[in-house]
Amino acid sequence: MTGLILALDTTSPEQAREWVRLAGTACGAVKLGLEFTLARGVSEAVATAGTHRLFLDLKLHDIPNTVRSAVRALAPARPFMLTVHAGGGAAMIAAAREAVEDAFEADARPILLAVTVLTSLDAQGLHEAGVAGGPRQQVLRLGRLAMEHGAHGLVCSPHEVSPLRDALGASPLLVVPGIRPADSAADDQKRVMTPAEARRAGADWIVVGRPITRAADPAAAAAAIAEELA
Ligand SMILES: O=C(O)c1cc(=O)[nH]c(=O)n1[C@@H]1O[C@H](COP(=O)(O)O)[C@@H](O)[C@H]1O
Repeated sequence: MTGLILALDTTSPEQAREWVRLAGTACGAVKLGLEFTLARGVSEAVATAGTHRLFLDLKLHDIPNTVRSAVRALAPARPFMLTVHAGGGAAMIAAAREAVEDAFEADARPILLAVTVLTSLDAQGLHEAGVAGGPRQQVLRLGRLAMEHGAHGLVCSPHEVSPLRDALGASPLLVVPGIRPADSAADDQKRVMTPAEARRAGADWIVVGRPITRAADPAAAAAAIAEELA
């Protein structure tokens, strides 16, 4: 069963609430990220998610001590999911996990996700950033590192779901953005697949923003994606 996470990429609580009202019933969680929390703060993110589970996507990436403290600071928000960048390294990921274990109540611990290689990067983008080998090789390298050092799951593109399953088995929770329904126009996302393809590959969750929030009818767009996942 693959769930749908709705990405609420806006600075406006009113806009975010409207998207949740229109499309929320099709979604198992909503995601608020840097754009929203820098403009409005974490408390407003919690309020905006309302009764939906909150994926707080802050993609933390800093020295271990700073990330540990940042994760601790999020305890009052009780998010359902949290992100750190796997590229921050073993000690940083372990520090984030320690903070999840020691700062959150046992029944409120978030799922700690490590972002592997952003879905907006292709082989050329990685090469320009000094990474040898393509996205698949890098995702496998970072995915293994993150899972060995305390992540509960990984964020990856749909193209790496099967290779990750082959390498790491069923246990990592795989959360997959870079989702574009078949008739979508090209944009900043590079490593994409349709919702049905991501489901078939073995994604636990897909993350979808603009194909729903920018659709003429967000409710219908969300329902169509949920149907594809069913
Ligand atoms: O961590 C993420 O959620 C994330 C990782 C990644 O590699 N790619 C990616 O697109 N995302 C997020 O997933 C969402 C995708 O939104 P759309 O491209 O509008 O569907 C955005 O909120 C991104 O911040």
